[in-house]
Amino acid sequence: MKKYCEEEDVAHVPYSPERYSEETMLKKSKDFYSLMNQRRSVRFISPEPVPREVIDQVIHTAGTGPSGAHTEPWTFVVVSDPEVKHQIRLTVEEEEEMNYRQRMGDKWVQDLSKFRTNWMKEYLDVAPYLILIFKQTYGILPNSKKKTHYYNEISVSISCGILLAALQVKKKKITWPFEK
Ligand SMILES: NC(=O)C1=CN([C@@H]2O[C@H](COP(=O)(O)OP(=O)(O)OC[C@H]3O[C@@H](n4cnc5c(N)ncnc54)[C@H](OP(=O)(O)O)[C@@H]3O)[C@@H](O)[C@H]2O)C=CC1
Ligand SMILES: N[C@@H](Cc1ccc(O)c(Cl)c1)C(=O)O
Repeated sequence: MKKYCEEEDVAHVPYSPERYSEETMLKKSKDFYSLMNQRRSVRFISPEPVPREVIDQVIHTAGTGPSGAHTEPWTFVVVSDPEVKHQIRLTVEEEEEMNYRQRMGDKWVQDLSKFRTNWMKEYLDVAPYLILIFKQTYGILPNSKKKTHYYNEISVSISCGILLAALQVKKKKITWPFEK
């Protein structure tokens, strides 16, 4: 019986990570902390254009994340069309209004009151790009059978964290929060 192995003809590439002195490690870790400590969750987004290549590159970086059995169970979709962005905003706002009014409950809404968040997401029209992230709960093998994506939720979450880190290269805020 034929077994399906997507990478059976891939050549072995020896792993040879770069090594640093203790001094360099300390400097690099401080510099990285300093970069990451500048991250903020904001809801005012600049309409200033961002090169599409930068968006593609940060998504490549997100795709370096570890995943269950290296299944890479994520799909990143970049949206720039104003009409599509607006349709996404309307859909998200409809869901979020239901979240705030019915699903979240009084305590959660009360806990969020100091952040002054609500279901209105005008920044989804303003941001030059929206990055939609989809979790693939399973894949499809060439024989049409289902391929198990182990730990798909945590794999995608880790990838989102790496995406947020990669977005720190920007001059201005690109976009966070993600909308659920
Ligand atoms: N849409 C959604 O479903 C969700 C949205 N969110 C959004 O994400 C927000 C939380 O994200 P988070 O990134 O933790 O929040 P913040 O952007 O507030 O915090 C990020 C970092 O910035 C620091 N910081 C924040 N404000 C200041 C300030 N005035 N001076 C100095 N440092 C500051 C914090 O420091 P320190 O750690 O010292 O406080 C933290 O390290 C929520 O409020 C919500 O808006 C989160 C989850 C889900
Ligand atoms: N998703 C909603 C509600 C929300 C907002 C902020 C939060 O930190 C949390 Cl935990 C939830 C929204 O984005 O408005």
